[in-house]
Amino acid sequence: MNSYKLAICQMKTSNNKTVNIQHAIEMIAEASKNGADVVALPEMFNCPYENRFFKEFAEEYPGETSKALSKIAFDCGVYLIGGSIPEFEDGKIYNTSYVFDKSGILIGRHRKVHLFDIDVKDGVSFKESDTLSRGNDITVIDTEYGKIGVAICYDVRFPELSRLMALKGAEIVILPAAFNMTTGPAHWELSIRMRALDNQIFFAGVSPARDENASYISYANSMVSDPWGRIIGAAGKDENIIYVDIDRSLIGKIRQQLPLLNHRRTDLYKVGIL
Ligand SMILES: O=C(O)CCC(=O)C(=O)O
Repeated sequence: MNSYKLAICQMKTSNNKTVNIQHAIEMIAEASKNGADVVALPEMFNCPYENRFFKEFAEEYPGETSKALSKIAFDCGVYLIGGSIPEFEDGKIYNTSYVFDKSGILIGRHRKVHLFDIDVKDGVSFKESDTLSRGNDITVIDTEYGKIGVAICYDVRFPELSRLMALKGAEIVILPAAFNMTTGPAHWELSIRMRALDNQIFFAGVSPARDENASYISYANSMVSDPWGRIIGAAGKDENIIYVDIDRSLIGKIRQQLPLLNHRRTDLYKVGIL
């Protein structure tokens, strides 16, 4: 398939896990009705983004949330990048994204590899490592629409990770995320467009809708960049679904004209394991 329709669900989250799951299911069903082939949810879509909730909302695989995601992927016949949820395993909690194919089979699982431990003067402070453990895998998943890389939020800030996904063949990176009102306006769009541009891939950031009453306010502004660094879909701050047509042939065309990956000086420097 040379092109496909990607739906980005910029959903509102609440303090009620069951309500959040049901709401995600409704948005996925709506996206599918509108022709989406691949649907993506935001980071921690079943849980408020706060350390004290991660433990309470965490679940093992398979659990309430992952079962519901698998079923709706099957019912709608879509690939589903299931945002992320707090996942419990062997006494640890991870920030985990499950990916299901059109039959509802789990085909990938990304555990956030860079934990968000920051303290910005007069701005945002957060320490995920108070509750979460980090994953150790680079996640690139085979689909009928080509390889899809998955990373989570703060992972976008580490260019080596996106580069490694691109070198492993990812044509798009989907990033469930929840930037905030300090770093969002400063760095969100810039990061998405740069990771797209420096790897000449599509890059999609998927955020929760903004809730001014939440203790951690999401910047929202889900958006998708094409491999030229152009924004081809943007959601603003409120709850909505945006749709973008991903024309995979654009990657080859741009890389032919501007062969950045071929021009790397791998005799001078190397990135990671490739
Ligand atoms: O990198 C940032 O500024 C935001 C990261 C974040 O909110 C997260 O990793 O959950």
